[in-house]
Amino acid sequence: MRRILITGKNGQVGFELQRSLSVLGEVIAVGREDCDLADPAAIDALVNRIAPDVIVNPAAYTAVDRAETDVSAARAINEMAPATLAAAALRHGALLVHYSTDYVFDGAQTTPYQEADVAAPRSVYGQTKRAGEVAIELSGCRHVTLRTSWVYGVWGNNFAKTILRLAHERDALKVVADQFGAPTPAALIADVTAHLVARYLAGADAAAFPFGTYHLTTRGETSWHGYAKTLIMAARALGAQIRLDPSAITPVSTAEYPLPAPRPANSRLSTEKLQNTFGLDLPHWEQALAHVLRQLIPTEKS
Ligand SMILES: NC(=O)C1=CN([C@@H]2O[C@H](COP(=O)(O)OP(=O)(O)OC[C@H]3O[C@@H](n4cnc5c(N)ncnc54)[C@H](OP(=O)(O)O)[C@@H]3O)[C@@H](O)[C@H]2O)C=CC1
Ligand SMILES: Cc1cn([C@H]2C[C@H](O)[C@@H](COP(=O)(O)OP(=O)(O)O[C@H]3O[C@@H](C)C(=O)[C@@H](O)[C@H]3O)O2)c(=O)[nH]c1=O
Ligand SMILES: [Mg+2]
Repeated sequence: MRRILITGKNGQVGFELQRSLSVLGEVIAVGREDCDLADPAAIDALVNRIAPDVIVNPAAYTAVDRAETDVSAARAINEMAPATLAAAALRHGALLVHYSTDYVFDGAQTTPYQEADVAAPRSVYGQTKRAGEVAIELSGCRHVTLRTSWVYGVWGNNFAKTILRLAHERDALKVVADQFGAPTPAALIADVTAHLVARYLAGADAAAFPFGTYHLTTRGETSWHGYAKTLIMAARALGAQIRLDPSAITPVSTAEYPLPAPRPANSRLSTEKLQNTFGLDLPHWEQALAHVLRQLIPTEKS
C-alpha cells in the first residue's frame, strides 16, 4: 500500500486532504503536536520513520499581518520547512506536493498571472512563500506546487467565516473593493490534489509526470467586497438569520482599510495550464461558494 504523509492536518486544506487522499493509500496526517516544522531534525526523523511515497505539505505560516513582525517564524515554516521536506523527498524518491499563494505576485499586472510570470512579493508572507517555492525547485525533488488564492472552507479560519460572524455582530461593514481574485474552497484544492496524486501513482513511468508549478483557483473573479456581499445574500437565501443588510456592506479602497501587510490589487491567477495539462474543468467561484455555504449554514432543510 502507498504511504501518503500530510502535514498541517488541523489547517483548512490539511483537513480536506485527509478525506480526499484516503482512497489512494495509507494516510499519515501530522499536526504541530506530532512534528514541529520549525525543527528540521524533527522533519527528517518524521520522513525517515514514515518513508512515504508522497508528501503533501499544506502546513504554512498564514497569518499575513503577523508575519510582517514575526519574520523568523514565517521563514522557518514557509521557506525552511519546505526546503527540508524537499531534501527528504529527494532522498526517498517521494513526490512532494506543496501549496503557494497569489501573494507571491505584486498585483500590478492587469491580466491574470500565469505560472511563468515574475514573482515580486510585497509582504513577508509572500516573500517567505516565494522562497519556499524556489527552495523546492532548486532541490531537484519530484514536486508539484499548486498556487491558490483566498482559501475558505468549513474547517479552520477564513474570510467567509469572519464575514458571517461580523454580519451577526454589526449593522454595517466596510470591505475592500479594489483587490480582485477568486475565492477557492479547501475541498476543491484537496480534490484536485487527489486527482494529481492518483495520476502520479498510476503512471508506469513516474519520471514522465508533468511536475512543476500550477495555478489552482475557481473560475471567475470578484473583489473582497463582491465576495462578502454575495456571501451574505446567499446565506440569507439559505435561511440564515443574519441581521446585516447586504446594502450595508460598503465598498472601500485599500487605502481606507489600512493593514500591516500590503495585499496585491490583482490576485487573479490563470488556471489554463492546470486545466489543459490534467483535463480539468474548474467550477465557478459562486457555484463553489453556494456548496460550502450549505455546509456552513445550519438549516432544517437539506
Ligand atoms: N488561507 C489562504 O487563504 C491561502 C492559503 N494558501 C496556501 O495554502 C496552504 C494551505 O493553507 P491553509 O490550509 O489555509 O492554512 P491554515 O492556516 O488553515 O493551516 C496551516 C497549518 O499549518 C500548521 N503549522 C503552522 N506552523 C506549524 C509548525 N511550526 N509546525 C507544524 N505545523 C504548523 C498550522 O498549525 P496550527 O493549527 O497548530 O497553527 C495549521 O494547522 C498554505 O501553503 C498556504 O500558504 C494559498 C493561498 C491562500
Ligand atoms: C475582515 C475584513 C477584511 N477586509 C479586507 C482586508 C483584506 O484586504 C481582505 C482580506 O482580508 P483577510 O485578512 O481575511 O485576508 P488575508 O489574510 O489577506 O487572505 C490571504 O491569506 C493568505 C494566507 C493568502 O495566501 C491569500 O490568498 C489570501 O487568502 O479583506 C475588509 O475590507 N473588511 C473586513 O471586514
Ligand atoms: Mg488571514
